[in-house]
Amino acid sequence: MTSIAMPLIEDLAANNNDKYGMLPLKFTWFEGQIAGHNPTMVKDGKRQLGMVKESGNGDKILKPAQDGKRGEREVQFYHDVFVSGMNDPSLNDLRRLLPNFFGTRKIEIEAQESLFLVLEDVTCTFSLPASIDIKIGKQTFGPDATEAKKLKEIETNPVQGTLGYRVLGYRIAEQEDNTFKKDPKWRSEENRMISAVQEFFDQAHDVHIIKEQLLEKLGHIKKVAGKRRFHMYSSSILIVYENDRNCEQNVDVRMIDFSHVHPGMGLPDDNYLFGLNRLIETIEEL
Ligand SMILES: Nc1ncnc2c1ncn2[C@@H]1O[C@H](COP(=O)(O)OP(=O)(O)OP(=O)(O)O)[C@@H](O)[C@H]1O
Ligand SMILES: O=P(O)(O)O[C@@H]1[C@H](O)[C@H](O)[C@@H](OP(=O)(O)O)[C@H](OP(=O)(O)O)[C@H]1O
Repeated sequence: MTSIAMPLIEDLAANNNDKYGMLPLKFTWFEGQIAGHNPTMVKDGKRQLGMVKESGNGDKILKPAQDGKRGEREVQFYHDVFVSGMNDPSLNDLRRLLPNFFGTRKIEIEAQESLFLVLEDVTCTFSLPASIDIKIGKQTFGPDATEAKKLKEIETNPVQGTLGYRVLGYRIAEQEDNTFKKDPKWRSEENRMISAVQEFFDQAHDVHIIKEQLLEKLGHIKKVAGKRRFHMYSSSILIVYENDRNCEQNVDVRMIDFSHVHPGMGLPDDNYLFGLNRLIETIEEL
């Protein structure tokens, strides 16, 4: 298989002994991370945190709350769905489509308290997880975005602006190693973006079972996104299938990344639904 190694995030996985020397004992960077903030990135002079695992807590993953409004919005969203909205039956379908939320937690990192969301690790039930992160929606910024942010998003993501989705990367765990793929050309060439989805699923041992389960689960997401409750910008779908041929072939599909969620105000989330429908069309062609 041809794979384009991305030194940054591969570096993260290969150095899980934490070469950045940031994490307290018992914690490691999550090796299965595909995209998003991580300690290979420095933003505004500050080294970023990534997804973290704690020994003895394998079924959970810790996601650093992002700075400012982004982090506040994501924490608030999980809180609204899993805590204050726990008895709201209209949120039952949404709850099933998100990683379970176990509250927040502060961890001292480099003499500073950092806030984390404690989430279900969606990959932990798989023997050899194959995961893909796909950002959904033509518009990748919220209604409150600055002009500079809007321009940057539009300029850097031309394919997502028409196709309605963008593959951020995929990772396939194998017996001895794992394959990570992310290609900068996906951003600007629609055919390549569509091929990225196809090549990820073509590697499944039983693509028919995966496709059938996947379409059913994407249908559930479509139903929830049609409910007019939230509008989700720059949010992703994380899809994980089993790459161990000795295990049951199945797929899990979850909505993740809610730093740009806004109230739906009774209007359908057309931006998200457009991208989701295009993704469903791509999967139907498998
Ligand atoms: N619940 C989860 N279980 C397993 N892996 C997860 C989970 N949530 C996120 N990940 C992994 O972490 C990566 C980053 O997640 P996420 O998109 O939430 O982070 P982010 O830093 O907010 O990203 P962005 O910079 O795109 O806003 C995903 O690509 C996926 O590999
Ligand atoms: O894939 P890349 O090239 O790393 O691009 C980043 C990615 O699209 C993130 O999702 C986005 O954060 P948001 O989703 O929170 O907007 C970030 O914006 P930022 O530079 O404004 O943080 C981009 O730089």
